[in-house]
Amino acid sequence: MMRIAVAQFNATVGDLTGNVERILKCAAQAKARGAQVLLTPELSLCGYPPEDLLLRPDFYRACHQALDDLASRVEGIVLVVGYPEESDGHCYNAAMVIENGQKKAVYRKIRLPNYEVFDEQRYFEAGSEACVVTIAGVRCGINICADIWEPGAFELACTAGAELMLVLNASPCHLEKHQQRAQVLGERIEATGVPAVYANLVGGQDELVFDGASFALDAHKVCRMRLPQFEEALGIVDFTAGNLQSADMASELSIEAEAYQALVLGVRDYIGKSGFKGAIIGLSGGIDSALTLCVAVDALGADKVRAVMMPSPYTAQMSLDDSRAMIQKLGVRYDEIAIAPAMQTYAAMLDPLFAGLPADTTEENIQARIRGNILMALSNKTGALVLTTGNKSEMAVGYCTLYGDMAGGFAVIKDVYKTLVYRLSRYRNTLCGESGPVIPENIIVRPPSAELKPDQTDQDSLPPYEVLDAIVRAYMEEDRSPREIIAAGLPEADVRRVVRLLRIAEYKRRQSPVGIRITPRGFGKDWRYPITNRYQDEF
Ligand SMILES: Nc1ncnc2c1ncn2[C@@H]1O[C@H](COP(=O)(O)OP(=O)(O)OC[C@H]2O[C@@H]([n+]3cccc(C(=O)O)c3)[C@H](O)[C@@H]2O)[C@@H](O)[C@H]1O
Ligand SMILES: Nc1ncnc2c1ncn2[C@@H]1O[C@H](COP(=O)(O)OP(=O)(O)OP(=O)(O)O)[C@@H](O)[C@H]1O
Ligand SMILES: NC(=O)CC[C@H](N)C(=O)O
Repeated sequence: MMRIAVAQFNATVGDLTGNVERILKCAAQAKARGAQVLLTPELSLCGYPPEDLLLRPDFYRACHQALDDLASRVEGIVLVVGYPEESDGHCYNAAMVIENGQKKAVYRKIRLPNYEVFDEQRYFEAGSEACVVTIAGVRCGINICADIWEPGAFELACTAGAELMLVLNASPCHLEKHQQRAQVLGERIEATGVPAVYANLVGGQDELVFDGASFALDAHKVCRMRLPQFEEALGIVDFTAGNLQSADMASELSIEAEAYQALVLGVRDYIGKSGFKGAIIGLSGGIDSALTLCVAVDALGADKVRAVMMPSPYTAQMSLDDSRAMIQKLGVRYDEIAIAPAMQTYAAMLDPLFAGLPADTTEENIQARIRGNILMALSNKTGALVLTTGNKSEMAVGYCTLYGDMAGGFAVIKDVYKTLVYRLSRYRNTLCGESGPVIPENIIVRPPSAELKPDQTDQDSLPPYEVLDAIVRAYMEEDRSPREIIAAGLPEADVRRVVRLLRIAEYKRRQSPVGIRITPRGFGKDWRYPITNRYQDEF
């Protein structure tokens, strides 16, 4: 029998010393539980993705030093560790097998992903050889992440004699991605009859959230181990006579729980790993800032979060009441700062220049910019980061103000459609138990409004959110043309309007803060449209 420990841990990009200590801690725990081998995630030594750090020769030197340090300190267990390898000017995404302080074998990733959020061909050359290494009498093949997503590398190792595959991964989550991972790994197992253990990274890194959910599939594709999502864990799986066994079987999350926990971990790690003292949120009495506030409190604790309500003459009393009710439940610091004096001052200053011109979105945007200014001043003074509250539906159609409500450091729900914002708000309220819902029902049921002019609602200028979200998803995530979207049954006038707005808002999105990706395509690294663009869509 061979006992394998799976280290699903939260590496920080560039924190080589910290990551070495984290791996050594996992190795000590694994040894204590009788494991002969510890499998870590892809590039676990340096964190993933290191992006253009990988263009620096000194980064490779530091990684190699950290690897030597790790190798000299780990004992009594075989370690499989992911690291960036430089050899005679050639760079690889590699995994090293270390036994008794010695480098026993190296595997170089064969399939380098260059799609979605991945740019590995910018940095690495592809390996070409299988790596099969005998550990505790078992012939183990090594693969790294994208290797398993197509036929080739997995089968190569099996042909070279592997009877068990160890797979190192840095697979960021989008909703239900773990099912896709099990599907593709299942295809490799179907073709070879060789079982596999899959170790995934956990933690937030800029726009990406790695969800862990490491797992093992036996030779019949039956899941024998599943670790939880969004938390560190050390899994133990035994390999005996071709079979896998484990007591670690985490239950699966609902879509709402998965999305919510991804947001919480994304915020916690962005703020924590970047060293901010806390978070500041403009609380409007609307659902977007209400949900963002809940996420921030769950990520950081109420003592690290403050909410600021900045009423204008257009703010409904209900917005103030709902904001106050909410913060009483959450226990965060709360301040109210009326912005009417600043609005009047701006109006007086601009009056000579605007004389004779009608009021329009200019005045509305000034309100949003006054609020953005106040929040940024609080950030400067306190060292806390401003979290912005725009959702994916709004980011798609540019329904947000540059340097106004877009001012801030991290966009928590940037990849959450408005329809999902509602579901997540209801979901968060179900977690409240006897104390009753945190987000007042009124916030959930009232029609969304920017409250930038009298009696304004979002639906005055946009189609219903169900329709808007369906159009955006089809155009933006699925690359459907407007003609195809209309043929699928969505109203032509809405499709024309939404696609036009989506196209002209590119400049705005390019200036928006980075934010958490939870769908197969977010407005981040995997959306790179030209801003200056005369392409005519197919209608
Ligand atoms: N191609 C381009 N490249 C670079 N910059 C470009 C540009 N096109 C315009 N611009 C600049 O951008 C400006 C227009 O953008 P911006 O100033 O943001 O203003 P704009 O998009 O005109 O107005 C903001 C919109 O967002 C809505 N809003 C605001 C706040 C909150 C909410 C909400 O419910 O959450 C909704 C509001 O009702 C309005 O429809 C132009 O005046 C110009 O300076
Ligand atoms: N009165 C206000 N006090 C504090 N912040 C505000 C206020 N009004 C707007 N904001 C900030 O600007 C963001 C955009 O608000 P707005 O009401 O225009 O649109 P929204 O997308 O409907 O958001 P929400 O659902 O949170 O109201 C809010 O989420 C909030 O962070
Ligand atoms: N790091 C990788 O190679 C990731 C590739 C793969 N498609 C995934 O998302 O899991």
